[in-house]
Amino acid sequence: MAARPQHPADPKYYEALNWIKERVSSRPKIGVVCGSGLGKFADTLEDVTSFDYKDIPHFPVSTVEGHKGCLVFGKLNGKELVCMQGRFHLYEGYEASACAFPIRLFKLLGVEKLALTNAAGGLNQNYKLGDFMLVKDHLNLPALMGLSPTLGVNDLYWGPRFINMHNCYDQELRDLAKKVAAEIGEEKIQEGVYQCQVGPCYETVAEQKLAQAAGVDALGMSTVYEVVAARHCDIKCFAISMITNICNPSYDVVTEVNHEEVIECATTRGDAMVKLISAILDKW
Ligand SMILES: O=P(O)(O)O[C@H]1O[C@H](CO)[C@@H](O)[C@H]1O
Ligand code: HPA
Repeated sequence: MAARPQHPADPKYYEALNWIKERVSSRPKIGVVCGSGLGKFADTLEDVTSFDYKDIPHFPVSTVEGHKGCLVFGKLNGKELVCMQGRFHLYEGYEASACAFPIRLFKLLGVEKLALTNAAGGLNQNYKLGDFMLVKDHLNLPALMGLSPTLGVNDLYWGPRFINMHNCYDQELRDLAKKVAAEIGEEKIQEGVYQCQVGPCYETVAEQKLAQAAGVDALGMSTVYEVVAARHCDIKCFAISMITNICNPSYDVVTEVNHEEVIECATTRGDAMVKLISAILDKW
């Protein structure tokens, strides 16, 4: 196999990296991505330096409600973190590589472990509103349709051409999260499979039935691009979905799903999410 290059081929990455390095001395080993309505975690950090996405060279900008659009460097009980207060989705018009841009920047900054959160619809009919689902695996529909951050010429700086996705949501980090949830008395913990579709349509009944047949527990429009990019460059991943609405894979009852409801649930359970993720990251 060819030797690994010393730098990424695309200069965009170090232009963004150098801009950040000139402004903050922190070099965190932990990265966090906050999903829809779940950005409150970043507000609880100490010794914060925060940048608007729009000011960082080549960084995409957030266009969705509930995604503030700030890159926050801070400390949790003295531990340095870098946190995305808002993420990017294909339905905003971004390519998968743009959705994954910040993750590769995290790698350049020295991030070794990544915690991701998202808002998701509970397809598993045993799930309740406000449950937390530890993601154990994903069904990446965009990738199956040819949309991935790793398409095109492979840059060996990041990783190999072909990417192993077994255990992409790290088993040890999941086991630790279960232990921590029990310790803090958080009982609404599930573990399941997350499906990403491009969106922005919520799923039809037929699409929900297809996902159920495939063993999917929760539905969303994000996270997998970040995880693919992270695994490509050997960052360990851990993800929690908040079940912000319950899917209804039936024609008998007409269900209304909307983003306001998603944000409302994420906000209502926001403190519980902050408590859980803080307790978990404290142990990393
Ligand atoms: O996955 P996050 O970014 O949390 O947001 C979820 O909520 C939005 C739909 O309500 C979609 O963007 C979906 O992906
Ligand atoms: N489907 C897809 N994405 C979502 C949902 C959903 O029901 N809820 C929050 N994001």
